[in-house]
Amino acid sequence: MDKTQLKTQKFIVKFFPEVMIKGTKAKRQMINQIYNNIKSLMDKISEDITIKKFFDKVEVVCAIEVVDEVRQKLIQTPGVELVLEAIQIDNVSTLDEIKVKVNEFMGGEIEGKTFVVRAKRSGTHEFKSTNIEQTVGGYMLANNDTKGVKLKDAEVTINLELIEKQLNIITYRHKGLGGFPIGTQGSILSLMSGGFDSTVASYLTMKRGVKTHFIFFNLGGVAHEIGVKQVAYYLWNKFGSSHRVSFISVPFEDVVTEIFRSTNESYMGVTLKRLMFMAASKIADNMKIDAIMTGESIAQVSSQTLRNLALIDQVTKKLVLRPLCTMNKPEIIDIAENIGTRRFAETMPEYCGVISKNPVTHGSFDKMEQEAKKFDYSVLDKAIENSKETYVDKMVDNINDEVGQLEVVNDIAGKNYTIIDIRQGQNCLEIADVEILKIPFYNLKKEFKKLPLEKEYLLYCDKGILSQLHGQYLRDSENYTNIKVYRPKEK
Ligand SMILES: Nc1ncnc2c1ncn2[C@@H]1O[C@H](COP(=O)(O)OP(=O)(O)OP(=O)(O)O)[C@@H](O)[C@H]1O
Repeated sequence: MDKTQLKTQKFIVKFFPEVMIKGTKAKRQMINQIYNNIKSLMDKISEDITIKKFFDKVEVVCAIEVVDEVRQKLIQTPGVELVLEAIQIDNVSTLDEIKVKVNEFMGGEIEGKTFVVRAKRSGTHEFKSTNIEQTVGGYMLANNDTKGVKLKDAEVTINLELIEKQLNIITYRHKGLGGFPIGTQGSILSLMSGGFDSTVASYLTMKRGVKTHFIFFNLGGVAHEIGVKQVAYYLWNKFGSSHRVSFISVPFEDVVTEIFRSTNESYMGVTLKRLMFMAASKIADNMKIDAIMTGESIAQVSSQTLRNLALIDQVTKKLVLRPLCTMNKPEIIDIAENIGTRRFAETMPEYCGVISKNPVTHGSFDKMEQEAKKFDYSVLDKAIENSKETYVDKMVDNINDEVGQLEVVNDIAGKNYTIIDIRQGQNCLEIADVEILKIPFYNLKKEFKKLPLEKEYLLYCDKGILSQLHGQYLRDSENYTNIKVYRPKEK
């Protein structure tokens, strides 16, 4: 048998080193949490996936059909350092059995190549790890047409783990996300404007094990809200979907109007942030959350000087985290690129600019106090009262209530639709006799304009959620009426 004939795949999940150096109690709690998180994520993929917990790893075994999805989820789970793919062989006790089994599965991999065997062993055996390496190496060399054994820089490394009588042949190693499991570090409320900074900041707290809820202040524009919801959903789905989190939307148009009425122009930007902080703190209180977070970074814009950040922090007793405070923009953009949020950020509509004309860079505490007195806080109270909380996993249903859902088409037989596959970086969907265009979501706004208006378009993505959001965005910002969502019935 070779490995292409296997019907199941085993993954060995190793924990982040900082988890492993904790005291016994904290370590046990974290490992339980990683296990629970993985279980909840795997259950969503298939109920037939088995998960076993050990003191230093979790093992996951899944059917080959879902292997790509499982691998991807494990790599993106906070707290996971390494994901190994392994072939498990039970009841091997002699070197002869090991060498034959390893050769059976891995012989094909070393044809025409240099190779080396590396082994680790735990349990009671009559031989050492080096005996495994030498015996297996010698046997494979004699039985395959290779370029020989090379101890350093071999083209193929065959990694073996023998645990008592269980042999694992490690076929792939993937670097995990690291960090701590979500659920071990409490919750935070992330002020989310959808640009590079707040999305990267949110990713960093998720990765550090903090349950990250989102709050968005709508300064005017359905398109901005939909854009922020898209990226919040993307982040949650990718890195945090083991836990349910909220998205809170606060209507801030009237607050902005009141700022224009009451506040000196140079203090408008700082005032807006202070009002966002006041609202976020109050909402965090209701949610029993101790900390709020922004994507601010020292000196990036005028409201982000140390003095102005200090003026902003005056209005809250909450712990304020600014994970990006000392990062440079290129570093932030690199992270956004790696986690896939760059394209969202680049297409996010900007609204904040409207109130940052001639901003003060070193505001005065006294002057700020005077300015703050002129504001009518009943407007802020009203905005908080009218805020809407939605679970991120239920968000699409809720956007639908507010702005009207695009029709979802399950069956295209006999219809003349053009499908647009909006997924990024995947092969284009293929259906016989149907016109299918590949336009990644970040190019959609630009490219959709160029398409013939008389046709009917169906947007397609993995779960029907991003296509619903993007379709609504096009409809509401550009007034298109010829867009629906394609969601084929699951087989
Ligand atoms: N409309 C908003 N809703 C929620 N939070 C906001 C909003 N506008 C700004 N913030 C928060 O304030 C921070 C600083 O905002 P600012 O507009 O000064 O910078 P930015 O570079 O546009 O931020 P980003 O890249 O995150 O969009 C943001 O990172 C975000 O945390």
